[in-house]
Amino acid sequence: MTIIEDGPKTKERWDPGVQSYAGMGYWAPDYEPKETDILAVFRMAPQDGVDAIEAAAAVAGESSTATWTVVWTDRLTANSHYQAKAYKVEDVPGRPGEYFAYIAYDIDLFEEGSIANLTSSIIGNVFGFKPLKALRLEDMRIPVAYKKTFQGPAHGIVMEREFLNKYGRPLLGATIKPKLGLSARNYGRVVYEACKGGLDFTKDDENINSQPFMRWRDRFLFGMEGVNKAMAETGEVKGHYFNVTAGTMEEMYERAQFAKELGSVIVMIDLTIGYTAIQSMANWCRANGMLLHLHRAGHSTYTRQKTHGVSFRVISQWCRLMGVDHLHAGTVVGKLEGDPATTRGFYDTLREDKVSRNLENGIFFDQEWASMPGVMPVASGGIHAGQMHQLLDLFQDDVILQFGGGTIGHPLGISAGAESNRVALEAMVKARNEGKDLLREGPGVLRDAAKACKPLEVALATWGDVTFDYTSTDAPDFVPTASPSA
Ligand SMILES: O=C(COP(=O)(O)O)[C@H](O)[C@H](O)COP(=O)(O)O
Ligand SMILES: [Mg+2]
Repeated sequence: MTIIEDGPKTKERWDPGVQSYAGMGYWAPDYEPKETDILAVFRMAPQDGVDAIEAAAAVAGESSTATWTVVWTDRLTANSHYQAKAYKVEDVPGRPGEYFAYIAYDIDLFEEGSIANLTSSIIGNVFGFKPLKALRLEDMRIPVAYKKTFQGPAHGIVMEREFLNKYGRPLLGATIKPKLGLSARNYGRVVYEACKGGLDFTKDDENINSQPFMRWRDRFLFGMEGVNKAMAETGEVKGHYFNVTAGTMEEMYERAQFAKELGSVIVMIDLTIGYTAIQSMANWCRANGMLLHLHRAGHSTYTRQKTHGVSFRVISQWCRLMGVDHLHAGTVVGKLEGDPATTRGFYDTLREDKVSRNLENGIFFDQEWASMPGVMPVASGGIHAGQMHQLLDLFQDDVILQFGGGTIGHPLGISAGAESNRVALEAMVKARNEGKDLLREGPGVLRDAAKACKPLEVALATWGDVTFDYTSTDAPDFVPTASPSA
């Protein structure tokens, strides 16, 4: 990989007028990042004729202290301390005209415990900068010193299992379908059937809030009735993620409070509510002993295209800091975008305490989480019982597998759909624990389990051949062998 070393130098730093960003000090190839620096790597596509180093310096400048011309007030500050420093620019392998720019930001540039503040700098203005055709925030290294200013997950993976008293297997859930239009009583029936049939959770869909066909209070009442009946019949802890997403914080707090009063163990929010609202809800959940599920509604508008936007790797880091307990992170095999290597990078970011630089999975930096609890990733979107061996092989135990259509569309009914998923999962966990090769022997394990379980037999006959094989959009641009620049 080419490392580009020289940038344009024009005039003296303090000459008035327009100066190159590199010349203003935002390009610092000799800079050694400090342990406390916040590091970012951006993929840049500069306009034709724009030098890659000047572009990197401009991104560093405009995401920290700079404006388009020299300002004398810089001299009233510890200017070089507050300047972000672009310290390395590399070609993107196999993508002519694209470059990775590495930038270091001093920790003093950021308010403690505020993703709103962090993002207003790092992605505040630069994505509309005219000299760039496109820009993508690929990854960040958030130092422990800054991580420690965040609450982190309201409870996290370990506490969730302790609340539920469920161990040694993925959790199972389902999104209630159809997404919109059910009345509250019918909705509660679906919750009951799915939980009774063997799921641990059901959930509201991202766009179920409080519409005229079903107001939130009615949904919560009938939904919780379904949960309670299923718990009484099965003797297991069950839940329904009540989506408290609303137009104001006051409304969200009111809805969450009501869910708690009804005995729910969990509430849900959508990513669309914004970072500050997510942090507030995470604080509320920790104070009130409630789990917090986050649906990443809207993320693909800016995470999917590799040339422009923010990678979901970075959103995953921010969500862990903000303090959610669950986050949708992709299925690989289901209906929505999910490159295997890229998705593995998301799961590692959410679950692991130490994540090593791994360019093949899109991880550009070593990450240290300093024992901050893990976020339970949620695999959801077009998955079914026939993929159980692949899902367990991909994600192991600490994951929630959510089958919406794959439960509620079962020809023998919702409860049978839930049963087919639970039986498929338990058969697969047993096979894994006995040392079977899931990918090779998994289909046979499912077929054997189906001999004693009619719902699973029907599920496999209905969906067993359904696959979503399309080319990944968001795949890392690194060949499987390690990059020489590592
Ligand atoms: O409603 C569903 C899935 O329904 P079904 O199980 O019927 O396909 C969720 O909104 C998607 O999982 C979101 O995608 P992601 O999890 O990738 O954010
Ligand atoms: Mg949905």
